[in-house]
Formats: sequence, C-alpha cells, structure tokens
Amino acid sequence: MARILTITLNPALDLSVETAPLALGEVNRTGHTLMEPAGKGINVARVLARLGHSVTVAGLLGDANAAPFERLFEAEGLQDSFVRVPGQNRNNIKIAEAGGRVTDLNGPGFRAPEDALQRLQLRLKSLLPECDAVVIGGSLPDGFPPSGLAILVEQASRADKPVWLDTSGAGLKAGIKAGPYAIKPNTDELSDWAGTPLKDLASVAATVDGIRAGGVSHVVVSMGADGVFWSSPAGILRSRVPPVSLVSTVCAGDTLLAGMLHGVLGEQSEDTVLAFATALSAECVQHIGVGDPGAPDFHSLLQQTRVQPWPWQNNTGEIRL
Ligand SMILES: Nc1ncnc2c1ncn2[C@@H]1O[C@H](COP(=O)(O)OP(=O)(O)O)[C@@H](O)[C@H]1O
Ligand SMILES: O=P(O)(O)OC[C@H]1O[C@](O)(COP(=O)(O)O)[C@@H](O)[C@@H]1O
Repeated sequence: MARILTITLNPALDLSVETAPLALGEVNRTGHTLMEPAGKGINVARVLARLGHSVTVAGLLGDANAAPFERLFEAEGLQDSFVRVPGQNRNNIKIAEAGGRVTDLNGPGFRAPEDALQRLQLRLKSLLPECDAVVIGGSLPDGFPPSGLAILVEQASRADKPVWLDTSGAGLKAGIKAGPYAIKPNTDELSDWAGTPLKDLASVAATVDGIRAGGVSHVVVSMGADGVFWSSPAGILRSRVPPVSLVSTVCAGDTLLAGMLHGVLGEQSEDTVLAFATALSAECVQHIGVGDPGAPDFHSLLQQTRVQPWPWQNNTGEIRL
C-alpha cells in the first residue's frame, strides 16, 4: 500500500444523465441520473483508495457547497486536506446518450483568490513528506495561472516525489515544462499540445518522444476505444481494450491514470501494469462513475485486454505500426 496525494484545483459536481439520443430544442425524458462530487484528482483518489492505498485529497475547494465533497471523502476513506476558498464549486453536466455519445458541459467554477497558490504551497510543505507520489489533475480555475501549476509540479519534484500530471491546454504546456514524472493526455489534448492533429500512432510516437526527451519519464496517451500508448524508460507498449457495452466514458481517463500509478508503484512488470489499467478503464465505461476493480466481470475484461510492444513485429518479420 502506498501513500498518495492528489491535487484538484477546480473540483466539480458532476451531474451525469443517461438518455435516449437527444432531440435538441425538444423536451427530453432522461433515464438514470447521478450527481457526484468529482474532478480529476478526486476521481483518481477514489480509484486508488478502492485499490487499497492511503490517499490524501488536496487542492482548492469552494466553501459554499463543500458538504457533498466532505461526505464523499468520509465515505471513501479519503483524508481531506483541501484549502477552502470562497465560492461555489462548479456544476459539470455529462450527457451519455444511448449509442455511446457523451457530451460534457464543464462549468467555470469559483475564482481562485490571490493567495491561493501561496496557501497551497504551504499546505504541500507539510503533506509532501508524508506521501510516495503526487497526482495533479484537471483544469485550472479562473485566477489561477498556468505558472502556478508549474510551481506546484516543481515543489513536489524538488521534494523527490514523482508527479503524475493530467491536465490540458495552457496548464499542460506549463506543466510539461516543469518536468513532471508522468503525464496522461488523451489524443486530443496531446494534439492540442503539439499544435497539430495526431492522426496515427507514428505521429503520436514522434510527439511523445519529444516530450520524453524534455525530461518526462512516462507518457501515457489514452486513445479512447483505441486503447493506450505508453512510452517509458522500459520501452513503448500499446494496449487494446476488450469488447464492452459502452454507457459513459466520463472518468475513464482518471481510472486509467489511477490503475497505471497503482501498477508502477507496485513495481509490477510493464505488461501487467498496462493490462490492468486498461482493463479497469474499460470497466469504467460500462457505467457512470469511476472504474471498479471489484466488478464481477473485471477478471474477464483483464483476460481479454491485449498488450503488445510498439511497433509490433509478427512472426514473419512484418512490422505493424
Ligand atoms: N469506448 C471504449 N471502449 C473501451 N474502453 C474505452 C472506451 N473509451 C475509453 N476507454 C478506455 O478508457 C481509457 C481512457 O479514455 P479516454 O477517453 O481516452 O480518456 P479521457 O477520459 O481522459 O478523455 C482509454 O484509453 C481506454 O482504455
Ligand atoms: O477539470 P476539467 O478538465 O474540466 O475536467 C473535469 C471533469 O473531468 C472528469 O474528472 C472526468 O475526466 P476523465 O473523463 O478524463 O476521466 C470529470 O469528473 C470532471 O467533470
């Protein structure tokens, strides 16, 4: 069991809605709906706790609607070390239509106060000695500059803690420059970072090479139904997901990151790490919410998950990209 600190700078209440294909501009009747406290670091924390780790959640939490978050932390055994700030945590709406299309409506949330970074740095000073790894996940609230994120990455790295970063846009640009240990962009986020659409694995690989040359040890690219591309000091692996009945892809990236961190900290073989994390993320898309390692079909999903070195050479010597 490891001690992990996750940081969420812009938490959200996710309202997930399952519905038949939407008729825009009409009255639609929904199926199952669920409102849950979320945000990338919090979701990762939930999965890691279910995997048996001791997890502290930190970041910025709006004080006007903190109660549902506090109840979740209590229920899931997460140590609450969030810095309280004035204002409301945002509401994010996730519409999962039958057929698998998911539409995210992510709100802006509170405005970070001017002393937010300073208060976080102080909080990290006491939390960092007590953890084995740090996850920083999600977007930045208004008023919190990308340079502030870079400062947090540097603070944790200076304390010799591996930082796993999952963010997007300007935050990802600044964060990568600060030299985290690992990043987990999806293909769109990586394309945005590269400034060009990455349409095949060869261009993903070339972009990832550039990032790793800049000092990031692990780059995990999540590619939706196309699986995962993982470049690390041990080489490059690519996984393929098992067949699943798709409900919602929300939280799949967070579940994947948690699974990867679990395996890497456990010093399992690279194949085992990637198969486990991929299968757990595939489990996640079968329902609303984070992936469940205790799901009855998890073992079967794991058995059907494929991991290969990339590029892959078949027994006739033919190279497949
Ligand atoms: N349609 C799908 N079928 C099976 N697995 C999926 C599907 N979509 C996503 N996954 C799994 O979840 C992982 C993360 O999903 P992805 O959409 O790439 O990330 P993010 O949620 O960060 O955008 C994928 O790499 C894959 O392993
Ligand atoms: O901070 P961002 O980038 O707006 O993302 C927040 C959203 O991402 C989620 O953490 C889900 O992320 P993933 O689908 O990438 O796993 C939601 O719970 C949350 O609403």
